[in-house]
Amino acid sequence: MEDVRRTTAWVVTRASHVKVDSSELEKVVDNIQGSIPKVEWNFEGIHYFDNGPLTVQYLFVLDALNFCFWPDKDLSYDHLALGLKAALQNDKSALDADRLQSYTGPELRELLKWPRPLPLEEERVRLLHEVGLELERSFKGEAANLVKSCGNSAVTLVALVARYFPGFRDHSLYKGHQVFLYKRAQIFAADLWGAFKGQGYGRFYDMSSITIFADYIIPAVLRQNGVLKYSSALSSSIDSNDEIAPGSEEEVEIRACTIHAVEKMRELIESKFRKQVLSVEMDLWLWSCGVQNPSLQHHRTLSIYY
Ligand SMILES: Nc1nc2c(c(CN[C@H]3C=C[C@H](O)[C@@H]3O)cn2[C@@H]2O[C@H](COP(=O)(O)O)[C@@H](O)[C@H]2O)c(=O)[nH]1
Repeated sequence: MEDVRRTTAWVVTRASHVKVDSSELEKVVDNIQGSIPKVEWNFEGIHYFDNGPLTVQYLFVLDALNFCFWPDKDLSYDHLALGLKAALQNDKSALDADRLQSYTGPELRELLKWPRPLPLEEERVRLLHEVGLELERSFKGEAANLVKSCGNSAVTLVALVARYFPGFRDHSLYKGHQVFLYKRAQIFAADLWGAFKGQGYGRFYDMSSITIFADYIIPAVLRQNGVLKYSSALSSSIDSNDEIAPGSEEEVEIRACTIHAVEKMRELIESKFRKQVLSVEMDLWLWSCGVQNPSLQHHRTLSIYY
């Protein structure tokens, strides 16, 4: 994930709408004395788990659709995780590669028991088809085979996912440069690691290479605790729920500064408190704080990436 670190750091040096406040960042690290509060993966108890390949299929489909819930104020990630879980419990073949290729929008809604069109529903259906088709063509229909082929490297897994599945190629152009963020591909590796507790399909020797997942919750948490500072124009846009265009300088700066700020926090914890932390652990902590605070104002971008 060197590309993610390098290119987001480059954005930070040129950013004009978002700044990382180093002294606030240091305060946050001091407040917790360098110890990240431990949050259990699946603390909400919403994910399917059977310790086998079907769990891998579930997590891959979940992360293929893990984006853009906010346009429907009643919808959240939990509905997706729970809906896919119930669908699998009801019918073990619901997420088979051939089935994934044939879902329509109304069928997906029915599967998730969601009473109205999902945000970006056509894209969700297209991505499901893409996942089903490519799993069938290259991995004998099973996401578990994709994971087996990464040689216990999370970095290789992210690279494979991005290579085979175009919908996971989360990147942007910023001032003419390509910036890599890879939120859903990285979260897939993290979800395997969390669900299988670092064993079996979740055993990776390089989890420390994964960065935080730049979604719309983590930036809101970092803004609230003062680590991210937004320009007054951007602040008022976000506070008045204006949409921020995907690929705009503002949007790329928000996501890149989020990744960079957490990398800096991690480095500070290591240098000041001599503790090793994973970005994934930082992510779980910050994300759980964010979703438990529904009054947090987050940026709104229509995107398939997060
Ligand atoms: N950075 C980061 N972003 C995450 C997740 C997760 C869920 N991960 C599961 C894995 C283990 C835990 O136990 C979680 O259950 C979802 N998201 C993002 O949040 C947003 C949804 O927000 P709301 O509309 O309020 O539901 C949306 O962009 C979604 O993509 C995460 O872990 N990290």
